[in-house]
Amino acid sequence: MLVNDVLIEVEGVTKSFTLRRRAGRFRRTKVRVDAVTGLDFQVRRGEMVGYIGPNGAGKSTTIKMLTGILLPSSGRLRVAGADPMRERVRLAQRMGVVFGQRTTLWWDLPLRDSYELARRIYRIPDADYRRNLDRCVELLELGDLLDVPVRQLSLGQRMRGDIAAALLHQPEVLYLDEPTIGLDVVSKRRVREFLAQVNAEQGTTVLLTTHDLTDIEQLCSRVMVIDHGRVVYDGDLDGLHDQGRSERTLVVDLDREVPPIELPGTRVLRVEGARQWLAFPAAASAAPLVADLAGRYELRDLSVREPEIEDVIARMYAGEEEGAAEPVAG
Ligand SMILES: Nc1ncnc2c1ncn2[C@@H]1O[C@H](COP(=O)(O)OP(=O)(O)OP(=O)(O)O)[C@@H](O)[C@H]1O
Repeated sequence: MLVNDVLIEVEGVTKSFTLRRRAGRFRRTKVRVDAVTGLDFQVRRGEMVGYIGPNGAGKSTTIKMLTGILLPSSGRLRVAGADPMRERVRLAQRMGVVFGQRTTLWWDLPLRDSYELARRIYRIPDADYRRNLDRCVELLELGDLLDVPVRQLSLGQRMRGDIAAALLHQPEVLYLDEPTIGLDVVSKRRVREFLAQVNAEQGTTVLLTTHDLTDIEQLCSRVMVIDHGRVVYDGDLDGLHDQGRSERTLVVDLDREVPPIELPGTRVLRVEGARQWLAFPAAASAAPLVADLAGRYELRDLSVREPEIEDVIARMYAGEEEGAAEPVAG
């Protein structure tokens, strides 16, 4: 790997918060929360990396440190060779951030005004601004929304508006914290397709935190799992599924009730009237199973559900413990 190929470097980073808790009527005690306990990773230019973990694992804290909002307690962070806290203004030009739970748009103003403000803050040259805005408007279907006050937008529309706002200055790196949270299926698809296109065409590096494994499956060739403030897995999604022996679920709606379906490579989890839930190894392809089912039954509907991130991680640990208990050969 070329040295200058690395865009994000995180070495031995920790972050603790001190909270004051009531202890009795008048007394307060200090409690230390270790949000990040020793993070080490690198992200290369142009990579699209999923950053997942259970609630409270330290994902948002990592993004806040990478964007210069929070100072690490110890360790070393570099983005494009710069310290995010010390060189915050310079780095702001090179990065975009979307916090799915919060908007950076002006609530009472039309979307267009927030973009105009971004143009001035980032001093985006006119031609670049027009080109980038046109592109976002087209791909994110924002045309009819530009003159609507942000407070009147649906969650999906607002999120698309936020993503566009983060990209108008054409950042090299984009941090996305739960960009598909609460969105309907259509909005999720639109957001994912757009992000994939931005990454492919402009080589934008993306660090994506999400609770939705479909985001990872469709966008990221690499996934890092963080738990209790440290990276516990770094590899591809199939590897994670393998390690966790996780399962996806086929939800099958038939035209009538039938006995539990016997299909090699699957096991029936539940039967409810004409609907059946079949688990199969997450790393396996659903296509042959669907073809087999379609050949044998009259299907009304069919969908594939990804496992919950929490389950995958729990199984990953269970797998490790089993592995550790196995006798060592030789
Ligand atoms: N400002 C803060 N003050 C005190 N504790 C904090 C603060 N921010 C985060 N924490 C704590 O640090 C830990 C990690 O939080 P963080 O928000 O980074 O997790 P997360 O992985 O993003 O979780 P979630 O998926 O729920 O958003 C949690 O225990 C959280 O309560």
